[in-house]
Amino acid sequence: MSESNDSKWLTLPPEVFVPAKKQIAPFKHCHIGTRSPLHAQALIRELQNQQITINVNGTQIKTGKLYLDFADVTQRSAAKSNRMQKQDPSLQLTLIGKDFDLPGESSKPECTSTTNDVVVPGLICIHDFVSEDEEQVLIACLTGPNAPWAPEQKNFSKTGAVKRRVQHYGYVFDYESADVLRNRKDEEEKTLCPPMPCLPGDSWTKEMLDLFSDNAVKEGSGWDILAAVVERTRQTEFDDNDNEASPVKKRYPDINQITVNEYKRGQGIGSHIDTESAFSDGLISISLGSDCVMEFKHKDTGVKKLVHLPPRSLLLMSSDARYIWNHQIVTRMTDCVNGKVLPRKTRVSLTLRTAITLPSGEGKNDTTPLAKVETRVFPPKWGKVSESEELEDEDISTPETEREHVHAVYDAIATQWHHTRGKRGVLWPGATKFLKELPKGSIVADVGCGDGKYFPAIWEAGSYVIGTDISEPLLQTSIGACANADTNKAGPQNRQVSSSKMGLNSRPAVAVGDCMHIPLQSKSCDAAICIAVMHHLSTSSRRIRCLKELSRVVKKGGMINVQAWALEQESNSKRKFAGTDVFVPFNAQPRYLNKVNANGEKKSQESQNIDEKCKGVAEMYSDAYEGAEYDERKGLVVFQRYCHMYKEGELEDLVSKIDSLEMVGSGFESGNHFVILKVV
Ligand SMILES: O=C(O)CCC(=O)C(=O)O
Ligand SMILES: [Fe+2]
Repeated sequence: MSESNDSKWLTLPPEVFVPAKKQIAPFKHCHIGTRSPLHAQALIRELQNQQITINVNGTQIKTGKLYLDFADVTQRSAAKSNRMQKQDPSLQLTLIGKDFDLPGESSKPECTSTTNDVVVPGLICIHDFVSEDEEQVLIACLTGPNAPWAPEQKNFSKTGAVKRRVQHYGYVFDYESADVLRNRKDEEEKTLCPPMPCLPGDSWTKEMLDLFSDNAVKEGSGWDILAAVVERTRQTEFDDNDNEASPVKKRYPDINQITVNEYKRGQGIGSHIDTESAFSDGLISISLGSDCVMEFKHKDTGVKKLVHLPPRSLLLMSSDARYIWNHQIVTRMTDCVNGKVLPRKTRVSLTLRTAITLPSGEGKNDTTPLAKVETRVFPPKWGKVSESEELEDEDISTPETEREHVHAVYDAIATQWHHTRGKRGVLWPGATKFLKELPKGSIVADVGCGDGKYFPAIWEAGSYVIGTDISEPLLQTSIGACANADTNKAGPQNRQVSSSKMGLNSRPAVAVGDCMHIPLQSKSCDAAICIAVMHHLSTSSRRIRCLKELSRVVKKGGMINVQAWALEQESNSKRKFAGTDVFVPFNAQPRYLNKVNANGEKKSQESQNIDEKCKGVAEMYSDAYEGAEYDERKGLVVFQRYCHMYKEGELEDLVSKIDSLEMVGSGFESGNHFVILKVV
């Protein structure tokens, strides 16, 4: 350790391992053991681009400038670490230092930002093939709750489970046989696969395509954009850089298969050449959401070339690049492009390929494309489409998406939610107007009342409230906060209730309940409100059921106000939704979070403290909640809330399906669509 770095090591004592046979300088790779991911992150911050001296078995070795990279323990390095950890089994190998150079020399991971400098014949990279707007909407739909993630059993390769999530369209790529499943009609579920998204007709000019895509962006219709991107790719004319003398351009009009890969930060794909008998020449990869570096390695000479793929770019691998160079995305958290360290984000890639018929005997080089199986019926589904639409309409069970991305999230964030919402008394004026116009003495059901932010307004209007919500922790905040907050004149205006209206109301009647089964008797209420609830319901059958339940609990002639988030936001709104079904992040401060262990159970303060020392907050929450991630830079836990954004007229359409409801009014306010209904 050099003198100047001593203090760093004192606070963050890593242990450095160099494979035994390489314990003489110079060495290129070495693993640094750290005790937690947070240590690893801190080490990267402290030591990136620094030179250090390492003590290897008593020998001091000075490194060149480090390029440090935080990586998951891969199977190989785990095995290696087991061998090396014999001296200290508690060590975790989480850091990989790359490109240790000769002492004094700086490390320059080779990477080119354009493929022009890379001599891999047949490789072409087109920047900005997809626009930023298209990218946003595409990602929202491809990673959103309606995307057809391939069932798990299809994601096993010979070497184990494929960690990244994948979707296939057109034909399934089976990782176990490394082949495309050609028999789409096979009754076996394995081959059933969503068709390729496509545009109607076959006379799309570039202008028409751009216009179509612009509209799809405005409508948040990611599936239409996917169809437009497929068509744009099929029409693209690529230079034949393999044959410079030839002015001939190459096109891939028969593309009939897409694989969507979702790489979380740190994930990659092993070195491979796509199965030659499965796909013809011309593999296309479109990158969304993140930069990444793809490594190409010549299968005979072992020569490596690193290619930077910026987000929104298209990469074509044809001829040599397709057949004699392996490609790979190394598992790591950052890439280094021309000396600049680029942290990886979640990357979604679209691999567009032409699946071919099986080479039959003689015709070994047969590259006849399989039939294009295309549809405009989206969102696409895996498996057999239910024969009875009606049956499907009746299914109101809670989908996994809502369980994980609505219910679990609100349970976890209840305290902070109340602090920043109900306590501040931010109410929609339309809803308070609705409440004021009800006859005095009305019993109002507040369905999905959350932290009870409308309770004071209901009392102040001279009515009584019964609140129901599926989140018990949220309901707890509604009870606990009412009595004092509402007599406290220092609080926000919307939370004040005149003493004449208080009475027993200082403790509201609340019940834990699902809006699919409101825990109230039929016709027991004079009116109901259901605010910011329906945008968390992920199927139309559940949305209809919610409206039916509202109409059931309200007496004939009673009024209902329903509000839900709108896809169309005002131009000055800080909210902009990329699609109709999206995840909306909620940044939670760890100090407010209801502490949990990995099974989602609450913990005692004492055991919690011990745990927190051993395990980062990040890990605790990502174990307990699907989809929660720790943002180390901001010190926040980011939850993803599922939301369905309503298009103009959509609420009205749902209401028209229910005979007992009459539309009295509708409109838009503060980013929400609302309807006023009368029970008839
Ligand atoms: O993610 C990428 O860009 C490449 C994916 C790939 O190589 C494959 O799916 O075969
Ligand atoms: Fe590939």
